[in-house]
Amino acid sequence: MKNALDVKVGLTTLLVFLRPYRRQILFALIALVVTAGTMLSVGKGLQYLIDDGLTSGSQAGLNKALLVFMGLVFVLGIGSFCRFYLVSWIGERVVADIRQSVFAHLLTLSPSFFEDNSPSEIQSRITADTTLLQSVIGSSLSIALRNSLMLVGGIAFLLVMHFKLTLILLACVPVVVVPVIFFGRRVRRLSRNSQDEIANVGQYLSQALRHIKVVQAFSHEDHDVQRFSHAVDKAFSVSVKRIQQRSWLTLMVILLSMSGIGVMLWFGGKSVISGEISPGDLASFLFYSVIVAGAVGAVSEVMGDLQRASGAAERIMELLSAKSDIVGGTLERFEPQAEAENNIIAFEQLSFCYPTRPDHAALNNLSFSIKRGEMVALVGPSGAGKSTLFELLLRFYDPQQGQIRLAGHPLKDYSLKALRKQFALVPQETVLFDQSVYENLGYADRAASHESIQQAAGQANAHEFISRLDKGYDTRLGEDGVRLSGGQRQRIAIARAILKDAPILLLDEATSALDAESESKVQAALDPLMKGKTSLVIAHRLATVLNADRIIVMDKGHIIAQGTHTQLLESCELYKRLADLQFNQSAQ
Ligand SMILES: Nc1ncnc2c1ncn2[C@@H]1O[C@H](COP(=O)(O)OP(=O)(O)OP(=O)(O)O)[C@@H](O)[C@H]1O
Repeated sequence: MKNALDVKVGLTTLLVFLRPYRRQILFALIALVVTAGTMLSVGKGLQYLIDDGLTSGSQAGLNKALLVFMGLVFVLGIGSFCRFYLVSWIGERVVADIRQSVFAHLLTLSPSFFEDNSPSEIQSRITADTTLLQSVIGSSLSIALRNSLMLVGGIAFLLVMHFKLTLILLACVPVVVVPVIFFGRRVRRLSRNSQDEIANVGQYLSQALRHIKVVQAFSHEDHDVQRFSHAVDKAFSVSVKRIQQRSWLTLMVILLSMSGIGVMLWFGGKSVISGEISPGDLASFLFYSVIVAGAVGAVSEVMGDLQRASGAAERIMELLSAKSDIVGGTLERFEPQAEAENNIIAFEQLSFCYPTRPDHAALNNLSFSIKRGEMVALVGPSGAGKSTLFELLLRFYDPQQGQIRLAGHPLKDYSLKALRKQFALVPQETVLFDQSVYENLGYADRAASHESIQQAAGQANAHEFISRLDKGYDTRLGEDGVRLSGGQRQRIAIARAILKDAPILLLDEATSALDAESESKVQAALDPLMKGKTSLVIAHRLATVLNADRIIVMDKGHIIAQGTHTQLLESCELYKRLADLQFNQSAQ
């Protein structure tokens, strides 16, 4: 029952994607029917060739028979060409469409979706499942249809030709086909296993090579070589099993099919000798028998594929129908309400737990507001909930209680694009893409010219080191930006934020990876940038936020104090402790 349901769901998904290509599908079906029909006529042509050409001894008959035969072959060739081209085209096109829509849809889902569903699993789903669908739409489906047609047509021809022989044949078919299917399935299962093993080997290899420095620093080479050999040997032994089954399969196919043909020849030969049928009849009978047996084999082989593909389609459907729990509103413009002129951001009795940790409050009944143009620093021990505030501002998550207002409107009223346009974020971990520096900086503003990108880099004190790279701004930064130091990466992130030119800056430990000299330069660049803008700065190092308009001290999701540095030294024990630790340490 479940299978029937799965197949239905899977096929419905496929139909949605197939619908735009109705015309191509129609032509493919025509080509399919024509080729199946022609293939079936070839048997009749064969009978004609033997009886009218060969056994009757007539040269003219032979010529005519050959002409008919060649005509059929020609139609078969052209039909097969069209069928193959169209069916494969549809397979590739539909899978390309599926990949595009799944990717586009995934990018709209909230981060919490990816906490419940691991990105690497989703990635393998998209690649493996779509590849499976491609092979099914682009071949298995057409094999199933063509062979079903040939099966029905072949049996019909056989029954008309010789009822008794057909019954013998139909009794023989399972004897030949069942063992072949049995071994065929085993071979397929084992080749899947062996692919998995090879994937494991590949994963192992790429991990070791990616982290070569760690491997060598810990002198781990011998151990890794041993583990790799183990993985390779495992892949080998799975392959050997597959080869064994494949060899058995070949033996079975030859033994059983040839014996089957032998039995048919014996019965058929008896009928020819008794004059019951002509030699041409026997030849075409054999031809149809082979077609029927082949069709049974082909259909049963691809049935497994179809079922697997339906599972794959269902999983893709699941991804496509996943709903984001973060839905944007309709407000497209950032319009400060008159009464909210001064409070650009207001956190109102905010309580929040991350979806993966529903029992742990990252923020607890927290309220404060920020004035336009104000620089507010957030300080507090690790895990206090500082970065969480940024995540809520950007609506990666929604609070369970309370709300945040931006220029007087609840965040939920803004469209997600309009909302996120108001913030320029410098995250704790700078994410770089394996693209040029231009592309990495331009991430903040796709329309930015090279000049404005360079200008932003200059302001972030990054121009100098970028110019010294092999190809300057055209240098690719490598996967994860491995070619840059921590401080350099951070300056790229700051340049990005400068380029975005949003009214509110969110700096999460923006200068933490910089040496004292770079830090003062970046700070010098940040200061004029922050002028006239509202900024919310998370800092572990208090020295960087001494000039903030207000410092908010957080601990365990609460605000425990706020004020200026001097006020807090007086009023807040935790702040005083943090300050003592840092300033005394730096004084030493
Ligand atoms: N994605 C997440 N899923 C579950 N829990 C999280 C997640 N991110 C953070 N937390 C938890 O929420 C709490 C607040 O974390 P947050 O990152 O906001 O702290 P923080 O004050 O910014 O700390 P740090 O200064 O170390 O960055 C911590 O207890 C943390 O373990």
